[in-house]
Amino acid sequence: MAAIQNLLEASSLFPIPSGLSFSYGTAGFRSDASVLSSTVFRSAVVAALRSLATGATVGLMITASHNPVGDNGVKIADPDGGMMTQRWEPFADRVANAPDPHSLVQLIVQFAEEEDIPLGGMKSSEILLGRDTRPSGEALLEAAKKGISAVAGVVAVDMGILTTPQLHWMVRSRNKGMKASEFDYFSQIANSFRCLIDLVPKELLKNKVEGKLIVDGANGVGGGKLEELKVMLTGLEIEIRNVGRDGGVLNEGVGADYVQKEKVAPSGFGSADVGTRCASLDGDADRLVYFRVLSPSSNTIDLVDGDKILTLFAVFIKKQLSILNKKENKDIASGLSARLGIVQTAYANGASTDYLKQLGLEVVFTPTGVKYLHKKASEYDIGIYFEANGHGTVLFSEDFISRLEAKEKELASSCAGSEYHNAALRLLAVTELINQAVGDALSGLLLVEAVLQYFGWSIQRWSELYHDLPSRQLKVKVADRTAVVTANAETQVVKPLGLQAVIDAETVKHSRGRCFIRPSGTEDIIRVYAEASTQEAADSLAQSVVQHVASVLGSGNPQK
Ligand SMILES: CC(=O)N[C@H]1[C@@H](OP(=O)(O)O)O[C@H](CO)[C@@H](O)[C@@H]1O
Ligand SMILES: [Mg+2]
Repeated sequence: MAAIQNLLEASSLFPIPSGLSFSYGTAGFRSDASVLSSTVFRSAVVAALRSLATGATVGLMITASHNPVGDNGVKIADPDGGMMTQRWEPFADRVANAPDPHSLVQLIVQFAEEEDIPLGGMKSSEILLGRDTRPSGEALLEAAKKGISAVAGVVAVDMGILTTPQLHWMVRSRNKGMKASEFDYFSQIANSFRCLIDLVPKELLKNKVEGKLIVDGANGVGGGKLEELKVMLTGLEIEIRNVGRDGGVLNEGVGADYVQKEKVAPSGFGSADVGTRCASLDGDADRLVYFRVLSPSSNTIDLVDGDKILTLFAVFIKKQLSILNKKENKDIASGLSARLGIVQTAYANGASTDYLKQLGLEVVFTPTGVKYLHKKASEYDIGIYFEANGHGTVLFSEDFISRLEAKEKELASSCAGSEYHNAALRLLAVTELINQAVGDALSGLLLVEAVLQYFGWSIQRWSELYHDLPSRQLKVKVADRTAVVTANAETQVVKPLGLQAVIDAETVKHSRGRCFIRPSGTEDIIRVYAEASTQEAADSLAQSVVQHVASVLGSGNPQK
């Protein structure tokens, strides 16, 4: 059959490097860019099969996010704009590791039969391709195009250099039959931002948030995209640094991952910025953290991380819901019920969880990895999820959006311009602004800015919502990280037996102590996280658990 012959011939142009094995982890395949062309070619074949299987547009993004510039990676976006279904991950692994074209094609034919995927070109579909600014991206994109054209009936649409969330947004929009170009993306978020700014209560305008925002673009794709978006924005002054020109290297001493892990200002920020509201994007602009430089003589910062962004969004949304549901609201027959859920991982600072619970919010935990958080958040009318490292978004159920739209119409006719009507309009604007497919640093940044203006809060006021408990995160190299098995959203060690009891015994020695370990999904290490009422106690708790882990699982030196 011609389709099989095509696949065989095309895949023989991309032999797999010997001695390496690839795994579709939390963030797709990632590796040194020089060994990735077969993986990208084959991932494109998987994406093509996925689009034939679903009869919908699928996305393929070439990026290695916050990893060094010499790395690259590839991940697939499902028709709803989220990550590729976990059910297909083992197949993607087998495809990436098939030793030769014949076994690859055999694997594909068998899978296509099992999943009832038509291979002969009877059906047609499209894949949207995107890549970040990595120099290796161009050649890898060509490999992806070859992979797509090797599958009959599927066409590649090259969307150019994009942030990861832009590509996910486009896939989602395309499948909903909505406009899906980059201009549409920028227009939608710029318009909904303007709408939120126009709805800032007049009496609060006197508290106008002072000064500009300075953004660190990680020398990646996000800085340039923000420059394009900036010209469409009103009501916000932004200065963008580390846009990748002037010799800056992607993710080197810059970016959200660096700022959050090292808790220092990125390169290009210094004494002149003390006190100013600053934000940092990661290399593909799906993570966002804020910070404030504390002193002219050092690069220490007050870090405003994903937990605090989540908290800010939660406080704002809760406020709008409570306005809509005010008892004395005579203008409407009934309020607007909403199940609001907050989703965190065990890495969320305990002070954030306490604060959110004190507000009466429902907080649930999932394992690390946005695919878990996203899924959980989608079970609510409004689900807000964030990893401490700054990846997260706010999801609205279709049912809630249609009830909200109906409520807005009702209020527009009974009491247009009232606080109730404005609260409904604000929530509607948030559903348009915040990316419904994945965490998105650009749309997240605009929502943070709109909410700060709404409350009239400086970054310092925001940061003081609660005080983070001191924490310490360490890594331990062990012989086999899969020896650690966890339960309860990774907070309890089930295997090796007895290790949890040792961790508990260490933890109770410290006031407000909390500690857990888990195998990393992206590195060959065990991560140890500890929290306590003082930095010394958090450090000492983490250190002692590292020692126990090393002695139980084989030696290794703690690494920061
Ligand atoms: C502690 C930490 O930050 N872990 C990160 C990291 O996963 P690990 O499984 O911990 O290596 O990379 C993931 C993908 O980017 C991200 O989702 C996650 O939050
Ligand atoms: Mg990223």
